[in-house]
Amino acid sequence: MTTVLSPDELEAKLRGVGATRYHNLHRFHRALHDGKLDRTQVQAWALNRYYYQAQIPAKDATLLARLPTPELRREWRRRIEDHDGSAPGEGGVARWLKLTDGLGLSRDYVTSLEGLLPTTRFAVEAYVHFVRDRSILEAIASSLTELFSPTIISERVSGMLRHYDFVSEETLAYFTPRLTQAPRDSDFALDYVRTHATTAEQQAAVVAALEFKCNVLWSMLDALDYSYVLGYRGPGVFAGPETPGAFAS
Ligand SMILES: O=C(O)c1cc(C(=O)O)c2c(n1)C(=O)C(=O)c1cc(C(=O)O)[nH]c1-2
Repeated sequence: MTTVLSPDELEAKLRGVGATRYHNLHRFHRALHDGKLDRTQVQAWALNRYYYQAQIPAKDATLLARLPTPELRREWRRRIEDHDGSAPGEGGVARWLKLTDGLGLSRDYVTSLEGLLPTTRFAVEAYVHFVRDRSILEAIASSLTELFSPTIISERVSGMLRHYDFVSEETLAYFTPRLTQAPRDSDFALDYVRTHATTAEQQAAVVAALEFKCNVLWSMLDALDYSYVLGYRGPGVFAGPETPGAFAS
């Protein structure tokens, strides 16, 4: 017989998923933060991660359309504003492009998605489709990786500034607002999940949703590691200095 967990037990289980599966544990992130990567490898990370950032407001918009109350829609609308801003040049996606600018990549090349790894595209699309197709509870639970992101962001910013002379505080400015936005967003999502996942089936579904999302993030790093650290790069993807059109002149 499956037992129903208390809200605290459910939260502990969700935090356990983060402790064992979040992408801070991936060896590519450890290499990134410890200064073990070269400029091309850091560029490949920022270029591929751009697609994740760019699709986050699209996934939030698919959920927004299904939310039943003004309170929930207001909460989710704010996430879209955080990413898209309210004017050109504002918001998280624009700030991510400052990071790719700072690494010398051409904006046209980054936003064309031409050099993206196929796995990045599949993983990000899987996340958008999951949020579109699953229950509201599972969709909200899948955002709970953000419970664990402030720690990795702090490690990343201090590690990258210490180790890479081609990275500056200004180019990493994307991450500063995330340190307050992510806890605010994940507190709301956690409270929603604690309140609404009341049956054993719902609780199993929210844990599975968080595991799924950890797999999305993990597989993106697997692909970067395979292609740019182990060197098994497939055709057509970003190939460092010899990539036509990849660099700002
Ligand atoms: O830097 C990171 O490691 C990291 C992780 C995550 C995450 O855990 O999904 C997000 C972000 N950053 C982020 O910047 C962001 O805007 C974001 C939105 C979401 C989401 O699922 O809605 N996750 C994340």
